[in-house]
Amino acid sequence: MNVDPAELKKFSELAHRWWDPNSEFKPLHDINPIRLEWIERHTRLQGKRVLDVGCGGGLLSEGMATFGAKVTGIDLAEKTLAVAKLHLLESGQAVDYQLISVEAMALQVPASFDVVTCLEMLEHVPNPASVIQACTNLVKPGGQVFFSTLNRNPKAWLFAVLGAEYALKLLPRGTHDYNHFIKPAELATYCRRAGLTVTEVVGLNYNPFTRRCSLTSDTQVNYLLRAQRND
Ligand SMILES: C[S@@+](CC[C@H](N)C(=O)[O-])C[C@H]1O[C@@H](n2cnc3c(N)ncnc32)[C@H](O)[C@@H]1O
Repeated sequence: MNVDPAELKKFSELAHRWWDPNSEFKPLHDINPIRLEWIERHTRLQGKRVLDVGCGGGLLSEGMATFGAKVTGIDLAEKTLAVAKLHLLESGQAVDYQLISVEAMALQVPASFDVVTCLEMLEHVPNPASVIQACTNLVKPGGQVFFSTLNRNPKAWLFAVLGAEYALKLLPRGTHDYNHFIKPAELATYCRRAGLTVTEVVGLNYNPFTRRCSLTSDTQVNYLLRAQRND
């Protein structure tokens, strides 16, 4: 299976802290509104069938549900999914959470979603191209797929590894493996090979001191990519 057990263990051990906005998941809480708005702007989520791949504790899944989407969230970290399900009791939102790999789901229910999101997940799997292919197979022809990940260059290493994990201690050490970071051109190539047309690549600027973030043309550290499945 396309999974790194050490990665799942890492996320499972921290699962109980997922919804604490001042925990190791603070950066995800801080960037969630802007990425959610970006997805909403390009899809109009109301009534759409959406799959959130590597959904974790459900920050994005629940956010999309508040916009009226019918969301399915999948992840392979069991404890994380348990936290996601538990949080629904508190929020009153409805999300269908499932413990299944994206590749297995693509075999079961191909071409069934209007929108597929896969944010901050590709850099945690051994074979990102396989995830991208499965996401493509799961979205309907003409539907949109959204990815986000970390670029691979010295600046990204400085900010995402040295800065975030060692200097600021925003994230636990070992959260990110630099070798798994993906250059935008590589991600675009994976997308094209899978049968997607890339429609936008945009940078995400995050200031951990002010906790502010914005979309930017600078894709050197965090970036988002939007693509449409070819008919
Ligand atoms: C950094 S978190 C991102 C969570 C969520 N997508 C977000 O952006 O708020 C990465 C997530 O990917 C999940 N993950 C890692 N490898 C996976 C795999 N092979 N299949 C499904 N999920 C995986 C982890 O369990 C974790 O929940």
